[in-house]
Amino acid sequence: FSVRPLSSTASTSLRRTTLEARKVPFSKYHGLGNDFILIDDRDKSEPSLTPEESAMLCHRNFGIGGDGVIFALQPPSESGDGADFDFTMRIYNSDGSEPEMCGNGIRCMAQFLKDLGESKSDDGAYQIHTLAGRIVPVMNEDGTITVDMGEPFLEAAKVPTTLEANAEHDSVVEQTLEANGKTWKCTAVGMGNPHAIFFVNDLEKDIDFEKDGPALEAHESFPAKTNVEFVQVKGDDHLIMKVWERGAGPTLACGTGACALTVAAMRAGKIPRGDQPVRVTLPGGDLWIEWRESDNKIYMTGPATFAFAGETKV
Ligand SMILES: N[C@H](CCC[C@H](N)C(=O)O)C(=O)O
Repeated sequence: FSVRPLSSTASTSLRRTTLEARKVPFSKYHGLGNDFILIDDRDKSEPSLTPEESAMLCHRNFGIGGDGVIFALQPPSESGDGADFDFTMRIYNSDGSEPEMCGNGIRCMAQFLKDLGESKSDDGAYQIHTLAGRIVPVMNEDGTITVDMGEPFLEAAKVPTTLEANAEHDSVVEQTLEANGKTWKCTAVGMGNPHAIFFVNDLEKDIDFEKDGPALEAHESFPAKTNVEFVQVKGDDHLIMKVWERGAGPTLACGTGACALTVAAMRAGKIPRGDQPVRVTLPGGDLWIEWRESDNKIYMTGPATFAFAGETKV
C-alpha cells in the first residue's frame, strides 16, 4: 500500500505558520471501512474546506486519513422540483476531485445528522440534495440505514461513457475494451457517478488489481474517468467484488458501486432480474441492494459507524 507523497499545495499549507492556520472540528465515520471526514457546515451553502485542504486531511500519514471529506450543508435555496430538502451533501475524494454522489458517504452523513440531533421526518428519512439529485436515507430501528439511491443511468451518454451502446436504452452491456494489454468485457452503469463493471471467474486470479484498476479508471472511454468494479458471481442473490475507485484508488467498500454492479449483473443476465435483495460482499463487509421494478429505483441497506471526533488545523 504505497504512501502518496504530499502535493506541493498540501506541503505548503503544512508549513503554514500556526498563526494563519484555522481550527477545523471534524467527525470520522465509515461505511464498511470506506471512511470519511465529516464537516458540519449546516449553516453554509458552500464547503468550508478547499479540495486541496480536503486532500491533505485525507492523507493517511500527514493528515487525519480518509477516502474523502463530506460536507453537511444547508438545503438549496430553491429546490426546483418543489418539495423541500433537509440538507445538501457535497464530497471531495481523497485526491481532491468532486464526485456527484457517494453511497457509503450518504449513510455516514445520515448517521452524522442523527448524532447531531437533527430530527428526521416521521418515516425516519432525510431528504438530501446531491449533485446526483435527491437521495433519501432512512434510519432503520436496527441501526442500519436504507437509502433510496434513485434510478440507475443506463444510457451510455449519461454514465458517461463513449463506449458504443450495444443493448436496449442505448446502454453498454459486456462491451469489449482494451486496457493494460488485455481485452475486457465492460458493463457501464451510472449512479450519478460513473461505474465500469467487469465480471470475472476468480477475483484473485483473473485481475492484476494494482495495474488493471488505474488503467481502467483513466480509460479514454470514460471522459470523466470511472469507478472500477470487478465482480464474481457466487449465486443468484450473492455477488462479491473488489473496487478501484475514481479519485481514491482501492477502498474497502463502494456503495454506488454495489448498486451499479447489481444492475449490471441483472442486465448482463448473470443473476435473475427481480426485486429480491442481493447480497453484495465487499472487502469491508456486506451491503444489501434491491432494484425495485415498481419504481425502477435502487435501495441500498448497510451500516454507518462513528469512529472518533476531533479538531485539526488547515
Ligand atoms: N470515488 C467515487 C465517489 C465515492 C463513491 C464511493 N465511496 C461510494 O460509496 O459510493 C467517485 O469519484 O465517483
